[in-house]
Amino acid sequence: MSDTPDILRLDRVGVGLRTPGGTADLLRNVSFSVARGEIVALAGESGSGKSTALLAVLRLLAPGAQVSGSILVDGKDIAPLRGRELRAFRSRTARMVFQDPWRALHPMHSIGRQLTESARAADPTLSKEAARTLAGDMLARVGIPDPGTRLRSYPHEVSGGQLQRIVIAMALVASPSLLLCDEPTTALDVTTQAQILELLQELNRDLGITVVLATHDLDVIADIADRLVVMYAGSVAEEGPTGQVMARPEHPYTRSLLQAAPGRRPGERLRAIAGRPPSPLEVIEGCPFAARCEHRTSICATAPNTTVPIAGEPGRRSACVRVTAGTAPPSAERRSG
Ligand SMILES: Nc1ncnc2c1ncn2[C@@H]1O[C@H](COP(=O)(O)OP(=O)(O)OP(=O)(O)O)[C@@H](O)[C@H]1O
Repeated sequence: MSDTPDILRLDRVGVGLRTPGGTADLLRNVSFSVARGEIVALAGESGSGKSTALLAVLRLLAPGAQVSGSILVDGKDIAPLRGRELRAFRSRTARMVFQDPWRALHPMHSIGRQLTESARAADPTLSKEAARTLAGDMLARVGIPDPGTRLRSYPHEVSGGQLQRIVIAMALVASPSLLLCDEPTTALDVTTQAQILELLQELNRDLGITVVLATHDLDVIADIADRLVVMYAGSVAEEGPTGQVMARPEHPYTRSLLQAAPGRRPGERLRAIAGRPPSPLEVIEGCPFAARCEHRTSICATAPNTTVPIAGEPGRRSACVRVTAGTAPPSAERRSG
């Protein structure tokens, strides 16, 4: 993918929020990039910073959030965007699909109106008729039967799975370069979850749309994500091609996460990770996972909290200083440890 320009690049991004208890570090030194046309999954436990990373890309963080580092979308720094430019960026370039489709749609407005408005916000030169035609086409594209009738429906008349398809169509009418999905299937039943993931994969393949997907469920993304970015305590623990990371995790946290995932490794006993992740209010020195890591050594206390390439593993990076310093045994041996 090195010849494909990155559509998204986060470089040492920090997000701090002043709270009554002190400054909460929601993201700490987060760097990763997404190439055009990829499906990249952000995976990690609840509270690891996945949603914050997506919200930071759309500049939708809570008021007062302090963002450091840089976020480039299509090579452009999004920090200076204001007013009309920011609205255009959010309506055209990068669109978000949230967990709960009911909250994404206005209950009192017809589906047709909401899709048409979304299309015209992205392209104000579109006539109402053209926008409605586009809306119908997109409903058909995301697998909604009888789109003409659906355009006249209201959200409460539609099932959760259909509604999430409609929310995806609402993003697609804008022809965005980047689709950010925050746990898009968590609120849905298992069969519908699989269908929505299949749809995202189809849209990626057929329309070339880049998808960044946040999930705490590794089973969800195993089959569809090209690359995996594993997050822990607001930081990136490791990243790489999904199959490789899942088969040969190079960070002890990823290994624990995989061992804790039900059904991922048949026959392997389910092991909860001992301890709790640090709170965003904690000042972290060295590796954020060290306190829970059964392999920690003295170097972990001063490890820089950043991923570096893993020697001999193209496209893979790890923040584990034992891996990157070459003092850890190969991953196959560590897996049995
Ligand atoms: N507005 C806020 N004020 C204070 N803390 C916040 C705020 N938003 C998020 N946090 C904290 O920031 C951390 C990261 O949250 P975030 O929602 O990004 O994680 P996540 O990995 O997406 O988790 P989940 O899957 O539960 O959404 C959590 O500890 C959360 O409690």
